[in-house]
Amino acid sequence: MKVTIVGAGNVGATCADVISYRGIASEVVLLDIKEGFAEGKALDIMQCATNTGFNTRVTGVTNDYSKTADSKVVVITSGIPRKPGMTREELIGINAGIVKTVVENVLVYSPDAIIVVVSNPMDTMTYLALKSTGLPKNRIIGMGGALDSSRFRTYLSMALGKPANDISAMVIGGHGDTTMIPLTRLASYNGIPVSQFLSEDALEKVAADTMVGGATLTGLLGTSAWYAPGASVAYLVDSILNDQKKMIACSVFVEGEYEQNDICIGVPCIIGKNGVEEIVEIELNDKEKAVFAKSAVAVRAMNDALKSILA
Ligand SMILES: NC(=O)c1ccc[n+]([C@@H]2O[C@H](COP(=O)([O-])OP(=O)(O)OC[C@H]3O[C@@H](n4cnc5c(N)ncnc54)[C@H](O)[C@@H]3O)[C@@H](O)[C@H]2O)c1
Ligand SMILES: O=C(O)C[C@H](O)C(=O)O
Repeated sequence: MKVTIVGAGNVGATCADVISYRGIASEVVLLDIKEGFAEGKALDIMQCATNTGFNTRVTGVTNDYSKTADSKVVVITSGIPRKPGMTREELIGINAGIVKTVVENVLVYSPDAIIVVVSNPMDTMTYLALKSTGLPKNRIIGMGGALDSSRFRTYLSMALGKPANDISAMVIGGHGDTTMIPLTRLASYNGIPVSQFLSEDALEKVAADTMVGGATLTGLLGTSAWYAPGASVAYLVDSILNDQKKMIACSVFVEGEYEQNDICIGVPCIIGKNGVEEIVEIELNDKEKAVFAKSAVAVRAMNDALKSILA
């Protein structure tokens, strides 16, 4: 099955790399506006095939959407990343125009595609993609929660001194430094609540580190992260293409779920061949409900900035 990734930069190319070496798709097309850039990234990835043993065909194109025709999934990573000291929200001015144009172009050649939005501010860009195209809500998925949850599990594993794959934990809410919600109460080490092993202070530190996980990496790298983001997108694409029905926190359009309406925000979703197949409503306690409501207010406020673009 064919996957297109728009934006062959750090995240897009990493995602193509993971999708190919894990054999998730039979074909990956990378598209970028920078002349020759996607072609170069695709060729470099293809030259790994004999060493890592994959058979996925990876090609690159410069802004030629006809080559993306009939993609089952299209991932949008085009746009600028933040620099140290910036918030994701500050990217809206440039990225909104890019995302809107890209989604329109993609749908000309792949009218049935499931769209995975990565560009930041991701919840706002997901809402923009949904509202500007009128696509059914199951086909527009924002990737953020998969990444934030993997960071949460990593920080928990470091605090516990145990492998991350033995830890189950999820982050919901907005994909922002102050809007994401690590669900500490529900996190477990092989089914045992992590609160049995870690103090309240230690758990608070893990949650705080998770929330600024992207900012920490941006400070260290000078631009935002790409290995875990690319791998998180590939994980999501795998669940769609191979109909795995994994539960993944994704930014999706809510209509009453978690007492919210008319925003895209991170909630646990069952992801399969139809995209978002179900939103899972977990029972939050009063404190978690209040934090979710606050996160939703911030996410909704960002959507207001789109009004002129959507008009
Ligand atoms: N949702 C998440 O969890 C998450 C994680 C990491 C990064 N991001 C976001 O993803 C985006 C990309 O990050 P990156 O590190 O890969 O940046 P990058 O600068 O390395 O790559 C972006 C690429 O997009 C291309 N591009 C720009 N406009 C385009 C257009 N109109 N059509 C096609 N391609 C175009 C650029 O030429 C560039 O190659 C940023 O907005 C970043 O904030 C989101
Ligand atoms: O932090 C960023 O700006 C990029 C991305 O959203 C991330 O969480 O890594």
